[in-house]
Amino acid sequence: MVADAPAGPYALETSALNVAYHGKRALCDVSLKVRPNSITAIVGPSGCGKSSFLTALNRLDETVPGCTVSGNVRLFGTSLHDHPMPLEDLRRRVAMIFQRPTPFPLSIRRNMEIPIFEHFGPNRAHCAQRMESALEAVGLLDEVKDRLDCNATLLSGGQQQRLCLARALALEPHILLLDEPCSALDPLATEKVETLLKSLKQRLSLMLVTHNMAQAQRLADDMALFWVKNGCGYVAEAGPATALLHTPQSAEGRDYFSGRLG
Ligand SMILES: Nc1ncnc2c1ncn2[C@@H]1O[C@H](COP(=O)(O)OP(=O)(O)OP(=O)(O)O)[C@@H](O)[C@H]1O
Repeated sequence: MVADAPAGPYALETSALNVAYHGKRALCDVSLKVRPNSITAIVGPSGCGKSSFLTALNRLDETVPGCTVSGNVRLFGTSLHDHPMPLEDLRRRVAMIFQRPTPFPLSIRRNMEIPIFEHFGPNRAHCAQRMESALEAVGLLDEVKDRLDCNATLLSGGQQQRLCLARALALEPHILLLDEPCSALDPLATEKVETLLKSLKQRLSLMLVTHNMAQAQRLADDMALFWVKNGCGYVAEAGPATALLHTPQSAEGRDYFSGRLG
């Protein structure tokens, strides 16, 4: 856990979270708890609201036309409803990584410098140190140290995704939201990212949306199975990953994990 993460029983907790698009509910009453220093896999069939859930957690929904969110989110015990924090502060603490890598079409160095300067001020020595340690953490430093001024879009897909992870990590997030982060990567790049995600548990909590059950099994400590009924997504079952995978208690879990539905 990072130094300025306040102590609390859960890294993140949602209560009765609802998401609607143009007044039509897409996600209903999601109450979930995420343990510190854990990986929680969010799984479920297409359209059950997994991405909508993640975007509600760092208020990315505010950029989506017609999207409304209600309910509460607690970050290390502090209610974001009762104690709203500036958006940029929230996004630093609750960072998000997408399916397709999203480097800025600028140099590798600028990709790292822009957010670091923005959050910590324009101190070049501090920035260089922070950039180096984040690139090192994602195993990219040796691969890019001689071409920091090359355009980031020239990196391979896997390297771009690790650069995006380094860019987020440089700001010391407490929670990392990952929306199918490996689905655009080949198996070798996927293995590198998975190894990295496992190692990141020492410093933060991760929430990973994945359709890949083998990946969920490899990475997840906890799991939440989302489902959809009458157009509204909900949590069918949540708990330790091994319990859900091997002895699901819900009808949805039995159908999904046996491969019969979803
Ligand atoms: N911007 C939007 N406008 C209107 N409806 C939306 C929007 N985004 C998502 N939805 C609807 O909300 C529901 C949940 O979508 P969401 O993308 O969160 O599901 P998902 O579980 O992440 O799906 P997938 O696994 O296919 O990515 C779907 O019915 C979807 O059509």
